[in-house]
Amino acid sequence: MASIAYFGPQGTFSEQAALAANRPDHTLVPEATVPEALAAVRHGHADLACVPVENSVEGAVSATMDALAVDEPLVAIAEIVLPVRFSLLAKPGTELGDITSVASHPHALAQVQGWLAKHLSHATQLAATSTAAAAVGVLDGQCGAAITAPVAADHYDLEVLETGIADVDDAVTRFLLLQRPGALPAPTGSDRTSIVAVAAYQRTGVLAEMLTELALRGINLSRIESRPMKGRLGEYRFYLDFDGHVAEQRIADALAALHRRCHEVRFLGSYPKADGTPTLAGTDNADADYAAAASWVTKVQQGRTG
Ligand SMILES: O=C(O)C(=O)Cc1ccccc1
Repeated sequence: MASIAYFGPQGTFSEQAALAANRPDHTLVPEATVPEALAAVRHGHADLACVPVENSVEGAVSATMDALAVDEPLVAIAEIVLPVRFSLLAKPGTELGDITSVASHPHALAQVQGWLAKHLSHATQLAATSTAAAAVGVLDGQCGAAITAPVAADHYDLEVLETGIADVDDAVTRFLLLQRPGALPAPTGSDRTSIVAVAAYQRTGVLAEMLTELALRGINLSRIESRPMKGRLGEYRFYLDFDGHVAEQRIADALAALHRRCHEVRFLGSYPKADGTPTLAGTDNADADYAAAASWVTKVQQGRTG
């Protein structure tokens, strides 16, 4: 049976996202880390991977960003945006005052700092590989409490001491469903394209050049991130998300231009946007405009300009 490797163990937000991806024909397989979930797909042990990519409070999930830029390419076929609500879990019978350490994924800890300062200021904060791994840590006696997705309480023999403890009530996390390169999802009119680009080192204005290639074609940039290349300082990868599908001419054209200008461009997929908002394409950038312009150039080249 086809499978989805998710950032586990059971009870993570990533598992919730994999369930929300609504692929009942796929079994869900937990992996301990984001790189391991991606490796399962790269090595053919799973068909899809579901991993977090960004959070509206804490920003990029760097483990995912870094792992997508190296090794065998993977492409996103869907994005899932989930509201993130946090619960505090501990062994049955624990009182808030008994807790001397609290563990979670760093993104979760960062989003409950206000609540912790008010209610558990004396507790040591410990980073766990995932929210559900922190719950396992409580069962194993490594920490007194865990901050998890509410659903983790269904998987582990722990008690919910508090719930709804996030500092920002309507925070959301965006997840990607990734596969090995293959057939792309069909364009829907509400699509996003993701790439990673590496520009020439210390070339003046190179980022402005890259963004201009998008702007001139009426392409709406929805996200830009940079991550260090890990070697010399000042060398970065740029992650760009923009409206549109590579099957559309203005997107294909922009990708070709970026490929000319950059050392390396990695395509991370064209997939439907979770919010379903129609692609903004500006004026004069529809496929029909490109086709009309290309046929005029062909005529010019053939000496048929009249
Ligand atoms: O640890 C998890 O449950 C994850 O899936 C990563 C994560 C952590 C915090 C907020 C959203 C996703």
